[in-house]
Amino acid sequence: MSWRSASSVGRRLVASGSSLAWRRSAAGAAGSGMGNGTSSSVGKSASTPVNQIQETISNNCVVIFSKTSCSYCSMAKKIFHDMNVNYKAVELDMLEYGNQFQDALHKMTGERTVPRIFVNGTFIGGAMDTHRLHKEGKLLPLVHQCNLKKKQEERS
Ligand SMILES: N[C@@H](CCC(=O)N[C@@H](CS)C(=O)NCC(=O)O)C(=O)O
Ligand code: FES
Repeated sequence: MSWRSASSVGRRLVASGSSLAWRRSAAGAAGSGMGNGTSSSVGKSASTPVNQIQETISNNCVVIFSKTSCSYCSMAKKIFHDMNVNYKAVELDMLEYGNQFQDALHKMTGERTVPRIFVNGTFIGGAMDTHRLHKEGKLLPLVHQCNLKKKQEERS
């Protein structure tokens, strides 16, 4: 595969206005060099993993459930990075309850693998699916649709 390593990937961060019980970790972000560093769950949220995932995907146009060590995840991030699209990366290997989140993702998407990628609140697949959508020219329209929706919401 021609995709490069994560070092150049996803330096732009999405807004951190999420109400998740996940703390942003500066060390995580710097260490991984991959988009948002999300670290341990503080475990204070009464919300279930499924609910927290749902909240995250409705608050962010692009969410990549990822692991810092995973090259497939880096590939997926690079697609969005190269399109100049902000994404939120949730690094499951940095979360105390990452396994539970992976179980929840399994329930929601039918697979437990990473990456699990959501655009505009909808599951679009893993790295290969995302790559395919991009090649077919279908990925950016999905993102634009979401950005437009967000802008309209802000105005109302
Ligand atoms: N075809 C899938 C491959 C996904 C996959 O095999 N992911 C591996 C890591 S590369 C995985 O999640 N393994 C189990 C785990 O890490 O929990 C895609 O394009 O995303
Ligand atoms: S590429 Fe090996 S863990 Fe994803």
